[in-house]
Amino acid sequence: MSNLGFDYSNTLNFINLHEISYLEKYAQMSLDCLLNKTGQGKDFLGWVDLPRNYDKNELTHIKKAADKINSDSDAFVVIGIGGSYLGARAAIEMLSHSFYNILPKNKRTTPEIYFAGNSISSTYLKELLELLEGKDVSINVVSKSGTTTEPAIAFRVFREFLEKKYGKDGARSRIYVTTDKRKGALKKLADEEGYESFIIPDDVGGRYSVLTPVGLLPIAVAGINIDEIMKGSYDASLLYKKNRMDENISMKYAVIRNILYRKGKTIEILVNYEPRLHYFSEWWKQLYGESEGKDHKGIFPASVDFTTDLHSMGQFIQDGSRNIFETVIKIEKSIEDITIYKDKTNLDGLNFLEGKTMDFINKRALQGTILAHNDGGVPNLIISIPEISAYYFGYLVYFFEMACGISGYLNGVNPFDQPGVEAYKKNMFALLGKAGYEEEKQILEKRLQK
Ligand SMILES: O=P(O)(O)OC[C@H]1O[C@H](O)[C@H](O)[C@@H](O)[C@@H]1O
Repeated sequence: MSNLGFDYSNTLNFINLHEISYLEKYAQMSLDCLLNKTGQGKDFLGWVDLPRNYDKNELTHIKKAADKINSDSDAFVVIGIGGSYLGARAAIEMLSHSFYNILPKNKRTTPEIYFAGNSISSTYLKELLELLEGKDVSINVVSKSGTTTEPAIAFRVFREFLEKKYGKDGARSRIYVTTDKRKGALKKLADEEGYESFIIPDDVGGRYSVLTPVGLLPIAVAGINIDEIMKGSYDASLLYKKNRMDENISMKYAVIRNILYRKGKTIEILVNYEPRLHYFSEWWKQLYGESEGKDHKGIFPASVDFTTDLHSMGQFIQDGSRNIFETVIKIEKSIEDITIYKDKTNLDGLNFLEGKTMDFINKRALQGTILAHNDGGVPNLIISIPEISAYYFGYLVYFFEMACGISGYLNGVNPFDQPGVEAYKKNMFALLGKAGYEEEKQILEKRLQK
């Protein structure tokens, strides 16, 4: 199968070819640290070999659970936040019908899928519960640490909802837990209540966990072929362990974005031209943001959906502060297409598009935008996949994960920790009066009174 394309020609008016080759040996060292587990964060490199070494029994377990959920549920709620939800959502939105949840029954054989526990909005949760009235529901609570507040709150609410509806035993058969093998409040709860559980490997951090049960169970429930996803990631893993930059585009992508960063391009915008890629960008933002943004450095990862956002953010990208570069995900062939017909009156003036397909027009928009943004001082990278499929989802995931690890090492950070995330949690717990935070509470309350 043909694989990913990488076109960096629209960066060459900003960087020199020798800059790329100067960084090759540092990128090779970074790759080596990932493959041989010798760099910072080396205890969280389980994702590197995952496509080759994943637990086959766990995959069978996932498929079995997905079959059961399909047979007894109208709706499936995935409770998780950050890396415990974005990968699943990215895959489901990218690979399913755009209107999946509201398709009529004869067009969809799998349950409606909703996400909860990714905010602390009571309105969102209340309205979701309202929507689920009268439906048969199963839930999957996902948390590696098993202690994250947002999903823990949502799980408490959903447990009550299910237990009221089905009784304690009935609810038990509809609750699926994905968490750590040993530790965390969720693990304890799952063991005590006897919930069906899936394990997140110790050495795979949240944002690198989409190819574990974290992502794979919800994705399988949506009817997506998870073997194909693993196959795509497997093929990518063979390619992106290659040590030469001319054979390894994930290494090249990492190098070029680092060169651009060092020239003041501190914001990378991931661009798509298909609405179903919106959550893929959200997944990518967590991957890169949490991996690279530390020690007061890093590229800020942003995203836009084009052409939608050309009508809102386009002005800034074309003409605002010149600290941006774009990485465009191009889909060579769209899933569906529509041909523009000739209209006798031509009142809308669109007859010049007669006989052209919408995908063709979309591609022209892509090309025109890249050139315009380039003229405006925005370097552009293009990553292309032949089509949207489970295989290429797995492929892209691995491509970006590998590039992220290399890129983090190139910039001298540990791409596998996220110490900065704790600051808000500490403050929130203190303000809520959690035991052990008494002193912080006093300090913060005083600051709030000012
Ligand atoms: O899976 P969990 O332990 O609940 O974590 C969910 C998310 O929350 C955190 O605060 C981390 O910053 C993320 O990296 C993580 O993906």
